[in-house]
Amino acid sequence: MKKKDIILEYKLFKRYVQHLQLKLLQEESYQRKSINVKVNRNRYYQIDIKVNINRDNLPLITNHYKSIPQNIRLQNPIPVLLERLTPMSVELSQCEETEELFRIIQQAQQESIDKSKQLLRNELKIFLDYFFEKNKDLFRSIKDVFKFNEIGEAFNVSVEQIQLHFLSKLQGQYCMKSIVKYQLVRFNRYFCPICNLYMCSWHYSSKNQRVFIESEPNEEMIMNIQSIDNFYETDFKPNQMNLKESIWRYHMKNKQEIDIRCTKVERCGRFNCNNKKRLKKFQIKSIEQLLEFGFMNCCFINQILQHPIYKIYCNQISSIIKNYSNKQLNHNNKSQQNIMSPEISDGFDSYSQKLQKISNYQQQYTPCFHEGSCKDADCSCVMCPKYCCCKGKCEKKIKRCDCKFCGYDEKKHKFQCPCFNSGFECDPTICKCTNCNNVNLLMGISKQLILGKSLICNGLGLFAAQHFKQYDFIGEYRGNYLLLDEESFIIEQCNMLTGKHYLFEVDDKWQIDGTYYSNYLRFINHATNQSETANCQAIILFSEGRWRIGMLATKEIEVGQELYFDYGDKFKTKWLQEFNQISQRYFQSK
Ligand SMILES: C[S@@+](CC[C@H](N)C(=O)[O-])C[C@H]1O[C@@H](n2cnc3c(N)ncnc32)[C@H](O)[C@@H]1O
Repeated sequence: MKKKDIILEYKLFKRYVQHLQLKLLQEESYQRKSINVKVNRNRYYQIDIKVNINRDNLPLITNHYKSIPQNIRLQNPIPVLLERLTPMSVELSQCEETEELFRIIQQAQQESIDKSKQLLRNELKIFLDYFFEKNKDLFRSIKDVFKFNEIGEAFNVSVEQIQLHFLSKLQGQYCMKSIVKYQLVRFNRYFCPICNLYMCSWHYSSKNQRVFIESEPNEEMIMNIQSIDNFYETDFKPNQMNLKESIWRYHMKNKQEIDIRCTKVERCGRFNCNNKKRLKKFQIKSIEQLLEFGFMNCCFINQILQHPIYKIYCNQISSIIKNYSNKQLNHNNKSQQNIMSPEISDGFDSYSQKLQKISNYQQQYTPCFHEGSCKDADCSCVMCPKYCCCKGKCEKKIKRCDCKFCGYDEKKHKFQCPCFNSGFECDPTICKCTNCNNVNLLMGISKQLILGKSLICNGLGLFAAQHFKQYDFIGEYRGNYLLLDEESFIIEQCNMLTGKHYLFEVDDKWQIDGTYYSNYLRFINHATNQSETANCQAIILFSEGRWRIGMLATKEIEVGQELYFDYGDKFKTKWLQEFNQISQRYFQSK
């Protein structure tokens, strides 16, 4: 028999097999069927065709060749999927090869590839499974996975379809990465990206809060995952203080809602579903993290962990809540009791009073969280620090440094670090600098200082207890953040009584008040820069989500020398002259 005939016969046989496969698929209940095909013409062919269900509940056909023509062998050891891609992909062996034969084979291959592509359009998922399985080592990062325009073009499917499919298929770290990012987007809708506080109006204006708490996720979000590069990553754990506050706010805010929606954890009006599917490990871990927070409401947890592919239902969450160790539950219940009934536990303000108070405060910096890119949304940020949740490539995103040394370059007489020069402390989570001297506020660095009687005025003053080099960082001027409003006016009035003022203006809107909560640096007295007595300088740097004040030595300072910095024109005119007169009068009258 000629080789040409063998190939043609095999081609016929394949067509027959395909016909049978199609028949099987068309049957309504194709689940786990198998047929045995025997063809005996010039040669004897035997094949078992089995239909199984794959992970996505799709029919997966496997052909088990019991007799493969002697001189025809399949190119790939994974026959099933290769077959689907190139059913006629055959190789000749032990045969005489002629040009004509090659032409026929190539033609047959091309035809079968075209046919396969046609088939694959309908069975994209199976192909993608195979493709992913084969190439998964190549997918180093989630971004690489999304470079599948070529597949899209070849198979006439949208890239989104492929993305969605891969997202459901991604395993291990790739999968976790995308899921964690997705959850963080949701998490940031409810919790402040700076302080992790539920409904934080200190960092997020109440307008933002309402918008983002009410809006539900849409399919678009999942498609945008790869573009959300820069938002703040947190391990979901707030500090203890914020945790208590969060739970309290959450329960106060959602009291009514909880009553309506989830009176018992196992019953839920909104996500009522009897899905018995087991959750994935990372889902369970995320639920447990939220339980640790103290959020026992399955609807709430559900809202945070919702995912278009990794579906999660209240009944699944509730079963985990039930299994959550009794010890944990008791602990959380106890803390919730305290938080839930502030009226009984102490003299807390009522919720509305408290919220009112909070909404009177504004942070100097509010992370942006708007729809669309910063450019499109006309975002008000001058620059977007890492806490901003900008989508896509943000032109305003703060660029971080990769200096070899961040600090004062004594040879060039200037600060080299671009972060410092643009008013930012380096952020070790983003900057790539090696020897960083621009993280003093973050590290809480403070030189050794002594409080003593001032040499310049009647009150106290601050003295060096160690030798300072020029441009050494002395410490942070700490205090409460105040808006230049009524409250700072009242503090000013109080200060007038003593004649001592501890308000430090950060900008035309904000002050840091060292009257009540502060450190030794509030005792540094004033001296003008012109008088050359001043040996320190205040610098305002953005660090950890807010503008903070640091103090630098502008000269070498010996042990025992008093520290002075220039309070600025306002102090000289308004504070020193006018206010000191008033205070003097006040004390004289006593
Ligand atoms: C931030 S406090 C400094 C510590 C203050 N000396 C104390 O005993 O608490 C600022 C106040 O110190 C006083 N003060 C600071 N520098 C002064 C100066 N050069 N001359 C007079 N009084 C000064 C003023 O009363 C001012 O309101």
